[in-house]
Amino acid sequence: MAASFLKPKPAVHDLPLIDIGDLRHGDTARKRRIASELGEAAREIGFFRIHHRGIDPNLIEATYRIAQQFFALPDPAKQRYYIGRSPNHRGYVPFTEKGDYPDEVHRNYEAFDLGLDLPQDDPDFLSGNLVLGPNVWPDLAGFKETVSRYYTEIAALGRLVCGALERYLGLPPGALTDHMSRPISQLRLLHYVRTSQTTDRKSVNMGAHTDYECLTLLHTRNEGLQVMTQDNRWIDVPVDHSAYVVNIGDMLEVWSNGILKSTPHRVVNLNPERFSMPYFVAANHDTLIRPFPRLVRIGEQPKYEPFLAGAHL
Ligand SMILES: O=C(O)CCC(=O)C(=O)O
Ligand SMILES: [Fe+2]
Repeated sequence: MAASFLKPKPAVHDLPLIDIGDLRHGDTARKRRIASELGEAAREIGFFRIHHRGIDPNLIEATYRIAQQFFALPDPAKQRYYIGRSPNHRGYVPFTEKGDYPDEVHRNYEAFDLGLDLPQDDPDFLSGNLVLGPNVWPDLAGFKETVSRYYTEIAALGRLVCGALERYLGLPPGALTDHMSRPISQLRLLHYVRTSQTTDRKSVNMGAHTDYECLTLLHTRNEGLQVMTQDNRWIDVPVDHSAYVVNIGDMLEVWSNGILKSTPHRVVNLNPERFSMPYFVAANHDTLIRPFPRLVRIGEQPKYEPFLAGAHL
């Protein structure tokens, strides 16, 4: 039996940084090479970084700025947009919201969640599919315009990376992305705080978890994100404003029959304030996520039970 300690240990500098610039316009050989780099990183670690050529850094900055303005509002103003009143998980998540993860010793973040912005009279929304439908928009000049623009850009980047992973997995074009026409993908604006009284350096601000969706494209301006290695060590993800941190989520692990790995991560924030913006690339609400038959070896059973993409909402 191969001893697990003989496996190479991913270290900080081992989180690959992949330039996906040619994924849109490069020739086929170049696109194939990038897809293979992304796929190998997704298979071995489940975490990698990409240079986000294509998204205007000013737009990223403007999105942080407007998020910061929102989080700086007095509590009663933010509570007007409380997510608990939204039928489709949109709006403000206060500091007091109960955390899902057991090791969240000092859960001290607030968030604003939004998704595909469909009108009130959208037929799916009207017929009771409450996950679809309109966003909650704060009454804050520039918020809707800026954040909508960012959502559109990041959603396109998500599709691009998914398309490359289709290629890596040897699936026909559209095998994943055709199930993302009205996805339940969410953008989360996150604001962590740490008071000077919090001296416990071990405090975990967002507990260990895997992401539920296909993949996550995260931009952050502050350190704090940690990834678990195969030998159960936490390593820090470096901060690089020109890069997105990408990780595979549970949906894609199942869809790929375990070839791509959904890896645990957590946030230990040591700064007075920390901002990040994960975008969770998901499938459509009604997509049945089950291992693609061509990714199951002949004579073997699929490694996962099927589930509906929208089931956990
Ligand atoms: O804030 C971060 O860096 C990570 C956030 C995260 O993992 C999540 O929201 O699922
Ligand atoms: Fe996460």
